[in-house]
Amino acid sequence: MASEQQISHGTQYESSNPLSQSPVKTETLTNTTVLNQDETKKETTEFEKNKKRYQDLISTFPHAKGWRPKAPLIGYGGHWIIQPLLEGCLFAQDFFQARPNDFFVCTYPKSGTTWLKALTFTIANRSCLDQSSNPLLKRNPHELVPFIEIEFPFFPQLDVLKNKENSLFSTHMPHGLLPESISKLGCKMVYIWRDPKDTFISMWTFFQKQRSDNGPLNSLEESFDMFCRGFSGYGPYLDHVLSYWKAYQENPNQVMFLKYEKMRADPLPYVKKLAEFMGYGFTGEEENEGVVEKVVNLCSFDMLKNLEANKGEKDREDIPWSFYPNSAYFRKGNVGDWQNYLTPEMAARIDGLMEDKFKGTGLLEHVIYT
Ligand SMILES: Nc1ncnc2c1ncn2[C@@H]1O[C@H](COP(=O)(O)OS(=O)(=O)O)[C@@H](OP(=O)(O)O)[C@H]1O
Repeated sequence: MASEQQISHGTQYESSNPLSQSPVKTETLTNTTVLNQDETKKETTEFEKNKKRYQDLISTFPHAKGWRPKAPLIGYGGHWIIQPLLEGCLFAQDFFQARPNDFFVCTYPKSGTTWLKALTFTIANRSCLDQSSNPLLKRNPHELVPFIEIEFPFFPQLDVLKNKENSLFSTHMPHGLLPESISKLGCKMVYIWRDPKDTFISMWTFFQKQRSDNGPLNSLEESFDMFCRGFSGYGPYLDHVLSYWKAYQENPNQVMFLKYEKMRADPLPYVKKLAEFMGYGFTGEEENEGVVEKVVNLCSFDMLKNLEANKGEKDREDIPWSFYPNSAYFRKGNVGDWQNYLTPEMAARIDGLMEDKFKGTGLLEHVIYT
């Protein structure tokens, strides 16, 4: 059942499927519906204790130069992750307890996370599709589908994760680092990947908008070289993609695997398939009434980018202090924007790496949903 707070904000949910009860972040959620003040204090202390434990552990892991001088990349489980997010990953591995009906949006950063969050949330909550109270019209999609690897300064996010009514989550963790309960319980997940050239450009330009105390961002050339050598947040990127591709091949009923460029060219069949996969298939009647098109349009880049909630310097409301304005999550949404930044030699380098890495995996010929 939706909490009173959600109802008081005019949000309606379908009640037949647990995913439809994803929480809507409200001003009051930071006060938490889940914990009273004493409990919150206890949790915060526990949280701080773990933070120290993780920091001690992380100091023993390999460190490499990052994209900013004061943000080294730290090696863990075959991937490179920056300190606050790695602390969040360790925390999630220790404490995140999935339930069988939980659904996960899994991505490498800058490859379609925001779009998939909007789509999964809208599919699961489409009873309020046409209403002005629709949460997607008021909130950044990141506020509606919480990351499980919360960053330690952002304690209020913990409340969102603890909200028993929520079953929609997201993560940037590679498949091999996911909290054990997710695979053990056979939770479903959707993964999207994107041309590494556009992913890189999207990431580098995103970091340019970051409010950071970690020193100046590396040049495009140096960052690109590092990205190609696997040194990027949650990198190597190609290994990240492969981790979910393998999981998909081993268990296609558990993992849905999408490609940004294909969805961008023709989102409709993918959105239909995604809804079916989530257990929210569109009925014939809904299809006749154009509901699929409505979902696609509501979650489209142009629609989301132009919403007041996602414009200008406005910050996300689910975290007390944000590194990015909401508008940073909606840059161009184009396929092939890399051509405005990378030389043909740079493009050939990363294309070659991708072909070598993915050769024989079937990934490059990956299924089209029609
Ligand atoms: N609705 C929708 N449809 C299509 N594309 C979209 C949408 N929303 C965001 N974007 C584009 O996705 C890029 C950001 O990637 P992520 O959402 O994965 O970023 S993040 O990891 O959540 O920070 C980033 O791509 P670039 O424009 O190339 O930088 C966004 O513009």
